[in-house]
Amino acid sequence: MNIVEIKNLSYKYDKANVLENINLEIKKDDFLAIIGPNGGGKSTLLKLILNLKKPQIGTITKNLKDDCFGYVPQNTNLNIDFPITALEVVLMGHISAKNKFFGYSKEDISCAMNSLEQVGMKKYANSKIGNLSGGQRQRVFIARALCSNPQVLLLDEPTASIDVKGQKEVYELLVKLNEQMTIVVVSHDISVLLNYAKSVAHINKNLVYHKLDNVKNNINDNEHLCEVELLSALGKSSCGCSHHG
Ligand SMILES: Nc1ncnc2c1ncn2[C@@H]1O[C@H](COP(=O)(O)OP(=O)(O)OP(=O)(O)O)[C@@H](O)[C@H]1O
Repeated sequence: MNIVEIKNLSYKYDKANVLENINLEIKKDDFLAIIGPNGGGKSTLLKLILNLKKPQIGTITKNLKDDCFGYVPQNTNLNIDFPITALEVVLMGHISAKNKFFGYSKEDISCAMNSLEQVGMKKYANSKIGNLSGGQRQRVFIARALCSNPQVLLLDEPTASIDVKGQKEVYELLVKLNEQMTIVVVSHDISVLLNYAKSVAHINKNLVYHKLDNVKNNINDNEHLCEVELLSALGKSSCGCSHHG
């Protein structure tokens, strides 16, 4: 089943298209990595999928309601010096309409604790968010997105500025969550993604989609690939992006 079907989508902020004639089907249970150079249009595509922006040309058809999509944004805009606990951060994603003006219900709290448990952070529920490592903090933000029981989880650069160990933990968590939900992740960590994603969409104004099974078979586990090498392994020789070494 296709969860999202994007047809002939183009989008511009000013004069030039940042996305041009995009076609993409996101299948249920996929773990899709969206990669590409800075300014290539990755975040814009995510926002279009999430209805935060409207397509100007083309269509996006979703076969699930909007509240089935969970979102972990790139910049959480949370001041980590603010004395708020992990549990409180998760609860911020979980204000039930009924109790909006009267704090959180017991159900909200127990649901938030379940989300923290899902990401392996239950024992840190009462820790101040500023005292957690980058990877732990990101797992708390993922827990916040899990509060609404999403069937699809979209994450924008979830491992930016996290150390290697923390990145691995976040990706391993996403693989676990992928047993229950579809994962769409925007990332620059190409070689890391190869170990976790099932498919990849490379965006640089245009989009090229690849399933990763064939590629993985041709690459050693320890081989480090930059973007150009990966795209070459995927069978796409010219990509117009720079080699970062
Ligand atoms: N609100 C906006 N107004 C005008 N231009 C914008 C706006 N948001 C993004 N852009 C431009 O659109 C292009 C695509 O931006 P987008 O953030 O989607 O790229 P990206 O691939 O996510 O980049 P990065 O990897 O740096 O996060 C960029 O040239 C960016 O400067």
